[in-house]
Parts: sequence; C-alpha cells; structure tokens
Amino acid sequence: MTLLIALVAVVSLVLLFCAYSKWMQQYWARQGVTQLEPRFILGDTFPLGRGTISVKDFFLDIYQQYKPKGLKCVGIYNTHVPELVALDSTLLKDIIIKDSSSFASHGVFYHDTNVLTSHLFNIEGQIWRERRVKLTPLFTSGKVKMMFESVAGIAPGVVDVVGKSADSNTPLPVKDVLSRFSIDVILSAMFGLKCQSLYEPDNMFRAIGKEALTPNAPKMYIENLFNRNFLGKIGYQSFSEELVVTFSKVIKETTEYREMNDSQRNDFMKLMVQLKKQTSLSNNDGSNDIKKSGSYITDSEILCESFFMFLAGHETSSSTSTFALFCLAQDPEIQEKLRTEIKDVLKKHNGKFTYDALMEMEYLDKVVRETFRIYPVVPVIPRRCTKDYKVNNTNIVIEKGTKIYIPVIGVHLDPEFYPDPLRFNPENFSIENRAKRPEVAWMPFGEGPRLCIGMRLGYLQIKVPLVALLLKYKFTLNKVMQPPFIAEAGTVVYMFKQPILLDVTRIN
Ligand code: HEM
Repeated sequence: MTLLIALVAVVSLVLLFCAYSKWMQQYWARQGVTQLEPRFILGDTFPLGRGTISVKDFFLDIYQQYKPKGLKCVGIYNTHVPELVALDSTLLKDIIIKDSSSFASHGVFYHDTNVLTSHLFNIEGQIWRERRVKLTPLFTSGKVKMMFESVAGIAPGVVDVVGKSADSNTPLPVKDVLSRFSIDVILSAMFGLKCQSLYEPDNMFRAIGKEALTPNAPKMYIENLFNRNFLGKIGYQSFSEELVVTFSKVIKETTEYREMNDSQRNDFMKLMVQLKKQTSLSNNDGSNDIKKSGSYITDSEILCESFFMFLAGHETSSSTSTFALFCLAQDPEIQEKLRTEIKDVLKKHNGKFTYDALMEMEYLDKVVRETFRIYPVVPVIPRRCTKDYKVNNTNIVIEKGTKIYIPVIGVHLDPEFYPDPLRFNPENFSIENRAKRPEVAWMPFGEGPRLCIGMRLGYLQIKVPLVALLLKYKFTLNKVMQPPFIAEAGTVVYMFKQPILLDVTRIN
C-alpha cells in the first residue's frame, strides 16, 4: 500500500512537472512574442549542450530566420526557462547602450567557491561597478601605448617561427603559432613575466590556456542552465584543481615579488599591487589614475582578474589575427595593398616600427575591423535583465532575471547593413560607409558600460604580428583548406573545427 502511494506521488509529481514545463514553454506566446518551437522539456538550446550545433550557427540561424520578418525579438527556451534573442537594431541599442542600467549583468556562472570565476566579466551589480572603476586606469590609451614595446619586442619571435614553415615548405598551423605569440605578449605586457611559448609549445601557460578553452558542450550548457548559487553550493567546479593550483601559485609568487621589488613597469601587476596597498596608480608624470581613496583589492580578486585577463587577452586576439591572415590568404590583391601601406608608413618613420606608425596604418585598421565583422570571436553576447523592462512601443515586458542574447554574428552578416555580407571588403569601414550604419551594426567588443575593457590592447596584439609577418612573407591557403569551414561547437568563442593551414613564402 505504501509503495502504491509512493508510486502515485512520484507519477503525480512527474505529470505536474511536465504540465508546468509545457505551460512555461508558452511564456513568450502568452506575451505576444514570436517563439521557436521548443522540444518538450528540453527546450530550444539542447543541441548546444549536445554539441551538435555551434553557438555561432545557433544564433545566426535564429537571426536570419526571424529578423527579415520585422520582429523586434524572438523567444527561446533553455529547457522551460524563457530567454530572449534581440533582433531589431533599436532594441539592441536600448539594451546595450540607452537602457543599459536594466541589463547590467552578463548572467554567466561565477561563485566564491570557484576562485577563478569572480572576475570583471562575470560579476554583477555594485561589485562589478566598483571593480570596473578600479581596473579601467590600466587600459587607457597612454597605458596601452606603453605596452607597445612589450608586444613589438616579441614580434621577431613570431617572424622567426613562421620563417621555419616557409623554409621547410610545410603548412603553417597559424592559430597555434599566433596563440603562442599572444600568450608570451600577455604575460610580458600585463604581468612582467618572460614566457617562451613560441619556442616551447608545451609550456605551463600554454597548457593552462588549452585546458580552460578546450570546447566542452556539457560544461557550457550546465553553467548556462543552472542557477549559479545552486552550482556553487553543490560543489560544482568550473576548472580542474590542478589548473587552479598551478595558476594560483604563479600569481601569488608574482604578486609577492612585485610587492617586495618596486618595479618601474606600469603594468597590470603594478596596478594590482598598488590597489592591494590601498594606494593610487601613479603615472610617469606623477598624476594619479585612481581618484577614489580607499580603493582596495584582495589577493583572491587579483587572482581571478589575472586569470581572466590571461584568457581573454590571448585567445580573442590570436583568433582574430588568424582569421585576418585566413582572409588575406584568399585575397592576394587586398594582401598586397595592405603590405604596400605597411611599407609606405614605415618608410615615413625611417623604417622604425613605432606605436605612432601603427596608428597611421588606416588600411590595416579597415582589414582588422572587416575581419572582426565576418569572424567575431565572440559571436553572441549575453545579458541578464536586472529590473523589469518594457520594450519601447510594444506591450512586451522583459522580466527581471531574463537572459537576453545579442546576436553579434547575425548583425554583422545582415545585408541591411552590409550589402554583400560574406565578401571580405575592408572598404565597409571607410568613413562614408561607417556613417551609413547604426552604431550597433558592428560590435565585436560589445558596447555600452560593459564594453570590452581590453579593446585597445586587443587591437595592438592583432595588428603588431600582422605588420611584422606581412613585411616578410606572402600567405596563401593550403590546398587542404576546402570549404565549408564549420564552426566548432561547445565553446562561446568562434573558431573553426579544422585547423587553419597556410602556405608561406618569403618576400625577397
Ligand atoms: C580581439 C580582442 C578581444 C575581443 C574581440 C573581446 C571581446 C569582448 C566582448 C565581446 C566583451 C563583452 C562586452 C559586452 O558585454 O558588451 C568583452 C569583455 C571583456 N573583455 Fe574583451 N575582448 C578582447 C580582448 C580583451 C583583452 C586583451 C582583455 C584584457 C587583457 C579583455 C578583457 C575583457 C574584460 C575584463 C571584459 C569584461 C568587461 C566588463 O564586463 O566590464 N578583452 N570582451
């Protein structure tokens, strides 16, 4: 009898859950918002968790299917949890710029029990606001200009390594080499650490980067699906203990060293140490960057910020410089035009590669922007609604807590903004063409108060190796590189499943 009652109770609970799930999966329809056709219980995003579709393709498909219907947004379900994809450029602008205070969170996983996760990208609310103020001074144009020497200092290494492919007539695994270059750059420019990933591909930092960034669809899905506090409480760990211990040790030693030895380097570590000691970051001219007295940062904050800067600082930029060479390898005319500009500008600067010379390379800037357009390394940006929000000129209310997606890739490939969206055309970024588009028609670094804090450094890391390499080598696609080029699933970063292989020849 007891067994029968228990069975009835379980069946009733299951039926109740199914009915609830079914009812929830009509949430957007009840609001008058067009929605996809969610799978019972599993919802729409399940293929992302199974790794059968990439994040890039998932959101591009939605954008291309629903934007031409003139919709402002479209509803999707993560199991039965309602989420929203914004489509219309006015709504996008309202969310990320005009009414950004209602969407001030990225809504991604972080928890105190996962020491590497409570960094600027993930944290929310007042804690985020204060941390953003503390970290902003590191990325001023003046500070980034000072980092030029560190970045340019590593460029001869990448030229040397690529030269080996040219001389041995072997295809260049370009992402691998540029990723190693970027690791060396970020460790030098931000932490004052000398790392030789270019020559020691199996070194510790490379291993850390690989582990943290290896595509993992279930992990990505779990972190998106469950409440972050729930995951934290059940002991979920985003990274392996070995990775946490190794990275923590390096940062602890570096912080201690920098605390004991007053360094002239105005880098990330110096700022961290100064914030820890509750002082201000002084500039070379004696002025201070941090106005708020009492700014303070703890050792654990130094650790997680260092971790995110390390990851964000090398993966995004090396992916973009790789995509840039991939595009240039397919278009010899654009490649040659860029090379001519580089030579001309350097000639004007007596052959010296300086920060000012780099800033004068306008065509290079267009090439990089166009690369970002077709291959945005962050193809979709998440936001979480932080207070109930009524969408202008509609009856739609986005409730507090709802997750919203900014489909960057869809916008970048929209023929309304770019007439021939799949053609690599740097002239899309001429002054005249830029003026014709809404400001949110190009946002590889996001927009508004959450705009990428490392944008200037990112540009530097992309442009410097391009200049150094294009001066010495010609690039073409290796014959194994045949379309279609499929995007990798299980990662929020846009990358191809197959490695990009280029043929390299020296320019005499
Ligand atoms: C090609 C280079 C890069 C790209 C495409 C990129 C892209 C992005 C995007 C799309 C966001 C989210 C913006 C938003 O929500 O509106 C972001 C945020 C962020 N990025 Fe980058 N990033 C790059 C380089 C860097 C570098 C070099 C660093 C630091 C060393 C960095 C640190 C950050 C941080 C800390 C945030 C969080 C900002 C906040 O939420 O306040 N990024 N980045």
